[in-house]
Amino acid sequence: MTGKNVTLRLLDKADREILKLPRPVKGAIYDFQHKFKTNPDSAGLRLKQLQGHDKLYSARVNDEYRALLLRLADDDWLIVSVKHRKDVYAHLDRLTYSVNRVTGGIEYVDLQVVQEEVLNSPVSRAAAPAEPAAPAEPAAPAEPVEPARPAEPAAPEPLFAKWSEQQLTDLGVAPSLIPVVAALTTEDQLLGLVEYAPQLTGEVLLALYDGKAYDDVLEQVTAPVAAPEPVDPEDFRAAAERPATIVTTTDEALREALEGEDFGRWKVFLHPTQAKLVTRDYSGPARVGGGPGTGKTIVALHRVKHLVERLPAGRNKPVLLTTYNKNLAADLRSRLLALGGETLLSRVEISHVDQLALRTVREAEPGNRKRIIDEAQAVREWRSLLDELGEDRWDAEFLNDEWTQVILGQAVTSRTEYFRARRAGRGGTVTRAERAEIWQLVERFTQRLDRLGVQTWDQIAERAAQLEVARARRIQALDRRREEAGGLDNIHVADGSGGWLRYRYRHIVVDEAQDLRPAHWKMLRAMTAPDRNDLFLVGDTHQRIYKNQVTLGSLGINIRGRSSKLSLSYRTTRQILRSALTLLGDETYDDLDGSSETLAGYRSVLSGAVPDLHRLNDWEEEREAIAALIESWGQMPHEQIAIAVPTNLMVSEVMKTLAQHGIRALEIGPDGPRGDSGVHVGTMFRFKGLEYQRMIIAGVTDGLVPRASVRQRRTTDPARYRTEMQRARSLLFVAATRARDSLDIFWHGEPSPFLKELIKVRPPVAA
Ligand SMILES: Nc1ncnc2c1ncn2[C@@H]1O[C@H](COP(=O)(O)OP(=O)(O)OP(=O)(O)O)[C@@H](O)[C@H]1O
Repeated sequence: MTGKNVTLRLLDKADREILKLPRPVKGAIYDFQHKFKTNPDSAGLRLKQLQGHDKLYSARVNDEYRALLLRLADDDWLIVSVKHRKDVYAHLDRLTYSVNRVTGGIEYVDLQVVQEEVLNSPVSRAAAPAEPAAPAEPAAPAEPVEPARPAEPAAPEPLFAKWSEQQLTDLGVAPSLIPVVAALTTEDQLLGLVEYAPQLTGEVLLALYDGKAYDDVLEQVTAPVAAPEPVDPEDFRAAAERPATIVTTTDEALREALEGEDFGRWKVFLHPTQAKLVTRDYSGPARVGGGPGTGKTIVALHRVKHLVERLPAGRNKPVLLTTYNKNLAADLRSRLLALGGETLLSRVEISHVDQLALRTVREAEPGNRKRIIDEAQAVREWRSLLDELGEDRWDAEFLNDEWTQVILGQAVTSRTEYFRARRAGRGGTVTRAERAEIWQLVERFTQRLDRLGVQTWDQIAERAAQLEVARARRIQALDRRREEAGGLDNIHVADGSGGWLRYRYRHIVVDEAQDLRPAHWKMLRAMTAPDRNDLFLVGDTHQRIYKNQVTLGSLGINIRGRSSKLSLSYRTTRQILRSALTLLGDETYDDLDGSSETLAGYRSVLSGAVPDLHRLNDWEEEREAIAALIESWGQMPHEQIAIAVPTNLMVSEVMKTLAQHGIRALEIGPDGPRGDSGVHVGTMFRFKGLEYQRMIIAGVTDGLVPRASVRQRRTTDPARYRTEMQRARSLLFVAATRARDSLDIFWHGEPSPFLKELIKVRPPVAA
């Protein structure tokens, strides 16, 4: 019998349980869900209500396994667990499900499993926090225990005794777990519980355990996932639709979830805060911030999918997905393919911003075949010019920055405009007479580039922005004429008004937004009509490693009121995250729009070892120690290991040492890793957007991180010193937050000043 319109969803966490089952059982589950959707009442499925539960049912997967399902409505079912037959009926009274009153999401808890796996777990560590010396110290939740008589050690103090049942419930802890929470006395037990508990319960407990104040947890962890409307705890159907019920429904997703090992959970199970951002209808440009690994790229990809699903049918590509460089664009393409296949890709243009700019310029100026030079080459040209002129009052890098950031950055086209131009963020005052001199030098410089037949990426971006802005103006003028003429038909296309002219894209999604140049923003703004859901930007200013600080509002991109933040890291452990945060020091960071932004609430529910610090005597010893460390890791796939160093020369030297030890290595070039297998080695700049199981950062020595030239500016150019120090910190922060499971930091001689706080709490392991 077919034709029934049955919805079958899978609750997250049930999928984790399923992943652990033997392969044939997974196959059986796939067949089961297919049969179930065709007809839940077919005899073979033996669907029956469980005793004592009005919504919980069991159905037969195979001889041994049973699926437990919640009936949300007549033909709407949710798989909450797949268990061995004998484990289902023995403890019926221990299966609990409810609608969380805070989030409005459905939560399922098997108290029997929790009891066995959590409270009876071996207690290997005492109730004390794992890292007694760490900076964001896990607050001992309870008052210090009275010293007990030596013969009779005091019973371990419960971890959460400090908070009342009501307080925990208000934070969103699942009520059925409150007695279990009250009994937790060790970190191992807590981590065990987090594994089985509903998402919010786990996040709340870890945040409290890590020493966060109650009100901060309420504001940073609970409030972002609280249901906006009053929750009816009996309405499971409504609950299933809320983002707090993390489920999948589609056949394809279910199949992938069952296929196992390589299954990307990110494709299917979004965190409620992520899901909200993906599906929201924005009245204009929107921005998503958040620390490393919080899934900003994942949100950008899902957003693209969401936007494409709402497009009218067609063959064109009205959605642009763009990012900082070629390597990252290639990565976005492969992840988008994984998320939505060729059908999705066929509606999306994926290009990095410089490529877009170059295409725009070449389209308008087909004869322009100038060679493109990078920033380092441009600075060298400045130096040659200054040498030739015998000019020693100006510094080549300063002039290049002034040219790119003030003159090109603000599209300054005349000396008079330059006299009036704002130099925000540039530091130091430049007098009118000095501006006159700079202007003259800039003119000579651009003539020199013209003569050499070269152009810089900054020039291309600026030219592209001008062209696109002019194009947008023509479109707007045309729109006005259409309106005045009472419709398109009344316009004569042949009159040169360009009746064909359209905005290039309907929606633009930008990843790594913190590093785009002002000209890029002007170009992107002009490529899409100011409309609902026009621009969606994700990025983290703590990870800005280039000079391009912008105020989006001044570039015509108004994100006010449409800015949000993700704060749960899916990549790295709590231990690595905490250490990485110390690298940022007390710097302040912007929100891309002239105000400041912090990483408050940034957290992880993953746990692992604390990072190791290694102090060596010289660079050669450092390289040998790295090789030895990698050898000690045995047979793990080497592509999961990366080494980040400060300079290109150090990349080659590390590769050489690894080769001497018979360890294959490959360099990460501007277009990504060059080759297939081996340990990835690159300068810190190359690691933007990537992630590795084991991350090594080497050469974190004073004079290298930051470079000595930066520190020299302390007195000569304090404003520039500050911005360069901040970028150098961010670079180290980016490198450290690429790590999933382990982080090892090496240096020789004096450590980088950025390591100061970290060394205080974590003394180096080798000398
Ligand atoms: N909902 C999710 N479920 C499972 N995994 C997720 C989820 N969201 C993100 N991840 C995983 O977390 C990791 C980091 O995600 P992503 O690269 O999107 O973070 P990001 O915020 O863009 O990081 P960065 O700022 O460092 O570039 C990836 O491995 C991704 O697959």
